[in-house]
Amino acid sequence: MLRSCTAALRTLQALRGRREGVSPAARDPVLARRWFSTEKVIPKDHALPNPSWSKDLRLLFDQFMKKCEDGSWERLPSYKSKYTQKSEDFKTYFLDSKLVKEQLSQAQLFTRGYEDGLGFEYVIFYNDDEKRTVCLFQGGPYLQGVPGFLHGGAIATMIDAAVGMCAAIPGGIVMTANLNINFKRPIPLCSVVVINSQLDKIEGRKLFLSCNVRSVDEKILYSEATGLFIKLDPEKSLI
Ligand SMILES: CCCCCCCCCC(=O)SCCNC(=O)CCNC(=O)[C@H](O)C(C)(C)COP(=O)(O)OP(=O)(O)OC[C@H]1O[C@@H](n2cnc3c(N)ncnc32)[C@H](O)[C@@H]1OP(=O)(O)O
Repeated sequence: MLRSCTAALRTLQALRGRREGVSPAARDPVLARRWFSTEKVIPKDHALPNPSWSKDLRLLFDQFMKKCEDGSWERLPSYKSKYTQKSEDFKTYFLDSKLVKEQLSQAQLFTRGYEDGLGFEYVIFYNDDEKRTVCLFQGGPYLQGVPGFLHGGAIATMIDAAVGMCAAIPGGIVMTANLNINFKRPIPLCSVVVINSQLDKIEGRKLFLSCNVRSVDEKILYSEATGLFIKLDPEKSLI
């Protein structure tokens, strides 16, 4: 509490300095160190348990972490915003540099935009031999559609992200060209579901994938989907 108050006060002072025409960093040595430091800030990996995770989600997470021990499965880390080589390549090839500077500094991953437990809580595991992913997903109260159940758009978002990762690992920089979802049963809010994605075939730049969303005990099939992802062509601009 004290730390967050101190941080808020520091930001306020820095902003006041900006209004008075003095650089905030010049007025605040702590800010200056943070802004100009060459030290790497370690971004938070959100694909790890936090107190909002239910018992079901933790149990499944532990089971998959066990499967990772022999190297057949891999947990994929997940960040709100992170400059990876892939995102650098994306900007270099496909975006106008002015747009990058002005608009992307605030950008963050849509599925990581909520406080812990309120939105998308998930972790994705990847099996390279089988070219498939398993996403463990707990949809929080801010994702409500029909009362008590997840919004279809939230389900589609999570399917897109899970299937997208299954395509992006072998495919590189890909975008969703087509996503076809059958919603078969409503998903209760705050429950845990398992999203299984499979790479079925690659034809040139096209990656074809399929997906199903099931309950933890596998008895309920909530949704089925197919997706077409296209590996982007560096010769073509997106805008
Ligand atoms: C960091 C990793 C993160 C991974 C997670 C990401 C998850 C989230 C992913 C997304 O949500 S992406 C956002 C939603 N998608 C978009 O906004 C994409 C909008 N569409 C486009 O920008 C272009 O249509 C696209 C880049 C997908 C393809 O344009 P291209 O000019 O590169 O491809 P082109 O039109 O030449 O088509 C290439 C092939 O794909 C086929 N194709 C393209 N779109 C298709 C389509 N919609 N349906 C069927 N086939 C399609 C096309 O016929 C052709 O087939 P052939 O090679 O056999 O001739």
